[in-house]
Formats: sequence, C-alpha cells, structure tokens
Amino acid sequence: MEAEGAGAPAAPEVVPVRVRRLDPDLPLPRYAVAGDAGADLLARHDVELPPGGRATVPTGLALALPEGYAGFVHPRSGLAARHGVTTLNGPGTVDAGYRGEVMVTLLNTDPEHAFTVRRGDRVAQLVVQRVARAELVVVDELPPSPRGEGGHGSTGGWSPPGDGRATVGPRTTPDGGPLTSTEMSTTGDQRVPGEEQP
Ligand SMILES: O=c1ccn([C@H]2C[C@H](O)[C@@H](COP(=O)(O)OP(=O)(O)OP(=O)(O)O)O2)c(=O)[nH]1
Repeated sequence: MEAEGAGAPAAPEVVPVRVRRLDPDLPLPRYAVAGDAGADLLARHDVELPPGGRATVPTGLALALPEGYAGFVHPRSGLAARHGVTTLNGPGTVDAGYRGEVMVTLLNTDPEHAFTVRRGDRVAQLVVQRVARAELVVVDELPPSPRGEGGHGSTGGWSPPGDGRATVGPRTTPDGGPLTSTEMSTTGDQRVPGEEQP
C-alpha cells in the first residue's frame, strides 16, 4: 500500500448537499467522469439562443449547500469551443442560503449561428467549493508583495496587434511606472476592465 504523503492521491472531500427536484423527470446532475470538478447542470426546457442572444435557463434543482460552501455555475468548454455558447456571468455564484431554482444564464457569442438548447441538455457545470468570508480590516498601508500594484497585463505574455511579438516582461512607461489604461490601448494592450467611459 502506498504511504500517505508519498504521492498517493488524496480522496476528494465529499459534501452532502440536500437537493429538491423541481422536475423529477429530469435526471440529477452528475459528475461525468471520476475526478471531474463539476457536475453537469441540465436544462429544464428548450431555449433558442439567436446569434449574440442570451437566455436564463432553469435547471429543475434547488439546493441547500452547507454553510461555508458555495456553488459556482461554470461554462462547459465543449459548448464554448464548438458553439461559442458560454455562461454570461461565469461563474455564477449559488449562495449557501439560496433555496430557489438554480439558473444558468447562457450567452451565444456566435455572430452568425443560432444555438438550440433542448430539455435535458447539459448546459453548464456546478462546482461546489469552500468559501471564506472576509473581515475587512482598514489600514493605511498594505504589506509589500512581489507583485505590488502590477496587474491588467503587467507581466506581458501575449502578442499585441501589429508587431507579432509576445511581450515577455512587465509593460511599463519609459520612466518605469505602470501603464495607464490609455497607454495600454495606444500600445495595443487591452483596456482595463471597468475603466471604459460610460
Ligand atoms: O448563475 C447563477 C447565479 C446566481 N444564481 C442564484 C443563486 C444565488 O444565490 C442568487 C443570487 O445570485 P447573485 O448574488 O449573483 O445575484 P445578484 O444579482 O447579486 O442578486 P441578489 O440581489 O439576489 O443577491 O441567484 C443562480 O441560480 N445561477
């Protein structure tokens, strides 16, 4: 027998979750393969997603997640890669105290093709995770860290349009400061989310 801590895989934590089946004819979500992190959520009814369209799809499930846990509604990579269909608010958060039906808000990002969801289709996956609650402690200075205030692409790693070269290090202004969102956009980097003009 393999010794604990010597490469033996730890058994996954198993958390009992009480479930109400709002549509008993719909199969329960299940983990498709041993080792999967997400259990597939099924659509309770048919939905047509036009190109660029979205819809909130019921799953026929209501949960009572234990305190200290949350469910995260993640997109399925196959739907995303093959059809451009993803979860709009991905991952959606299912709070431990939520007793309503778990819903999946789907977005069809394909600009040309509609996508039809049929009842029983596996449209998203639910990942159950432990979550902490933050107690916010106001301070004047934050402790230093290797990253500091660098973010939003400060470590580079993708090719800006035009020069065909991946950036390999932090993107900074000539005097070494971080790029502003305007400088990012004029150097071909992505804008900082949330800093667009209303
Ligand atoms: O993909 C999702 C996201 C959320 N929910 C449910 C469970 C969650 O507990 C509740 C509220 O979600 P959230 O807090 O994200 O929504 P909100 O827009 O902030 O609404 P609220 O004001 O109700 O908190 O809606 C889903 O069923 N699916």
